[in-house]
Amino acid sequence: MKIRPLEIPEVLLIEPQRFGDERGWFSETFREAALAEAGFTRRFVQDNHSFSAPKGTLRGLHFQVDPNAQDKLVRCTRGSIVDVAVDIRQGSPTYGRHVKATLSAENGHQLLVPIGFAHAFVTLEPDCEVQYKVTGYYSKECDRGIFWNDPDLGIEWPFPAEEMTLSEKDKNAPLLADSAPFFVY
Ligand SMILES: Cc1cn([C@H]2C[C@H](O)[C@@H](COP(=O)(O)OP(=O)(O)O[C@H]3O[C@@H](C)C(=O)[C@@H](O)[C@H]3O)O2)c(=O)[nH]c1=O
Repeated sequence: MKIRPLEIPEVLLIEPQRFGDERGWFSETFREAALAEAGFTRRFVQDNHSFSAPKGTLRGLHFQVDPNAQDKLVRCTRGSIVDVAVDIRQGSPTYGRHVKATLSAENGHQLLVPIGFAHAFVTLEPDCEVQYKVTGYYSKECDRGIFWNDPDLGIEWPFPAEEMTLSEKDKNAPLLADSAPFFVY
């Protein structure tokens, strides 16, 4: 399992090893000790699984605030996605910046999106499944969003807005600049 920090070093890209043979392959998809060695020691308490039918489904930008803030360990188990993590920690040297990774059933890569980051993904093909572990329980009261196409964030999405499918909640999310600070660095 290869784990490396991305341009915003708190976000980790995990590349699990696959052992192939004539049957197919085997892979460890979560190894606590490997993450601990990379500096991540919080405990995952919930596993999530979503299915998105249309290509260009965008879910995000989402996060939960305390007391139910969440780290997320994200992977795509069917199809492929672009996964995005935005630093929203007030005072962080990388505040407002983001990193991206292509996660697919084929490459098996995972993204560790830590507390203090907003998370979104867009599906690159029809019928994508995304599975992720989180370190805090879901809480409707703690659930927050930032507008996916906030111009201050400058995220380049793979499709134009009219080709994306979003929830009503996500279409109407506030801009980062209009939101009170959620996390302090
Ligand atoms: C996220 C979540 C939702 N739900 C419920 C609430 C709602 O009725 C339904 C759909 O919720 P949402 O529209 O918020 O689902 P979705 O837009 O897929 O939300 C997810 O997006 C990605 C990008 C993330 O990072 C996740 O943390 C989560 O926010 O599922 C739970 O019961 N538990 C959960 O953990």
